[in-house]
Amino acid sequence: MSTSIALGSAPKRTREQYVAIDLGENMHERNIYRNNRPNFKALAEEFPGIRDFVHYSENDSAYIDFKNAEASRALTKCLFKKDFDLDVDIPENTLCPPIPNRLNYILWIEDLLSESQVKMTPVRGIDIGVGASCVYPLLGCATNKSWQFIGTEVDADSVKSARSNVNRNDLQGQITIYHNRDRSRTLPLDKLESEGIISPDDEFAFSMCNPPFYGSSDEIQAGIDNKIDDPAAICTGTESEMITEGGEVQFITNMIEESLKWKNRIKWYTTMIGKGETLGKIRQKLIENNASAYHRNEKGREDGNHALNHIFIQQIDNFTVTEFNQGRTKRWGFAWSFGEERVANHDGPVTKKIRLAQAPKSHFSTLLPCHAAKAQEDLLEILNDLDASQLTVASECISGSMVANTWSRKARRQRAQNANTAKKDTEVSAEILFSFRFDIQDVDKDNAMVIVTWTKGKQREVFESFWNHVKKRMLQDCGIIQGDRYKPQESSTHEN
Ligand SMILES: C[S@@+](CC[C@H](N)C(=O)[O-])C[C@H]1O[C@@H](n2cnc3c(N)ncnc32)[C@H](O)[C@@H]1O
Repeated sequence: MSTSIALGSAPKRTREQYVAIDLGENMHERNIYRNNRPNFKALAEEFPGIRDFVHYSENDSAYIDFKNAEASRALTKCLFKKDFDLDVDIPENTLCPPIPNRLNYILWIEDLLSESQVKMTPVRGIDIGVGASCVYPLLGCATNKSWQFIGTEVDADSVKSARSNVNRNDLQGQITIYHNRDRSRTLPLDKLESEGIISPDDEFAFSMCNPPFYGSSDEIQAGIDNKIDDPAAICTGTESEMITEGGEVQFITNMIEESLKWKNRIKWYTTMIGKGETLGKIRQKLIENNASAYHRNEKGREDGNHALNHIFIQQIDNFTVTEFNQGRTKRWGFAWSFGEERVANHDGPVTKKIRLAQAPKSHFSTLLPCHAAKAQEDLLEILNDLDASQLTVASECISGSMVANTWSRKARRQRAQNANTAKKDTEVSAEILFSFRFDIQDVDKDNAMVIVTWTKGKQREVFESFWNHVKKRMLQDCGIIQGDRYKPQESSTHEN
């Protein structure tokens, strides 16, 4: 049986008791709640279930008391129905999922998949710890008709409740709830296989998780006590929902370790992070893993054991982090992949926490003293000269791939010799080295900005040396290498 834990019992400041939801402008740009607070008056007229919880101030503005668990539940159920046509039951004393926040996470996954061009039909996802409401699979399937979910859960009561929410909405064809009886496992694909829920060649576009954040109830209370203000809303949650041994850092570490076994079988491993300080700790875990993978590789090399060498290449250097903003609560999203498709770093304001956790950037830029049209023409000529392949040219954008290093001094010497002896050019393999996208835009009437993004590939240093070569040639084409304002190398070009 789940035990419910009481939170927020240490008021330090007296605040207005009825706190409105602050649905800020920093939400995901496609979030339907961005700058769009629910109209409580209209909700009360349409949904009898919320009527008793809607109050009116002296100037007749409607509000609800977010510290009342019943009122929060009634609002969440209304929003599920009104905005997603979902009938959802949220048992008393279980976590009442704030829909705007949960939607932010779903939208970020949509972005990750489209940016990294994960193409799959159906799009299969795993939600680790669906909870009693089954919020992520329900929202995910309501907003993306081609999505399918396996939702795992350790708590027997939540499994029952999640299944009945799936059945109530006739989504059994899209959502399967799996009762994970081994709390120490986060990604039990082997168990799912042995129980016939998935087959050995099933691949997944993503996994997602809102892990229990805390290591103990003392930790939860300490979090509340350390806040200047009272929590704006009541937080209901069972022990299983809120607490896990070692807190979220340990939970996410377990996911990372298990992901090393499944690798590309899941394209993006993702998790929500509840505490800002966890971001740096998780990044540190990746660095430690990468360092020990490196040592194991080196050892394999020393031993001349190439098989060993191959097995131990398990570095995780393709990761990204984002921030979820919803009202006063901030959360973070962290994703890692064993694939080659790269995504740009978080494009919102970069806070210190994000900066500490994010991967080295995968885009670079330079400012050129010419119009975008000329910059694009010069760039295309350079790329053709370098034998770039799969070139696609659109307005203000060129994308393509390189299959060989054609820009290094050695490669250029070789090409010159080949030209002299009319020999075939450098041999190239069919596999691509990396892919890129250039965005070229006028910044003002005299200058254009060229931004290059590394979209695919494993070897960062190869991509960076390509960019340095292309940038140098573009600067030469603009005749500014000797100029006062610009120098051939970094020093006075406008880099960011
Ligand atoms: C914070 S709650 C999240 C519930 C829901 N996804 C949401 O966002 O509202 C975490 C959930 O993970 C479940 N859980 C904890 N450890 C788990 C594990 N190893 N595998 C699957 N679920 C787990 C808990 O029982 C709980 O329901």
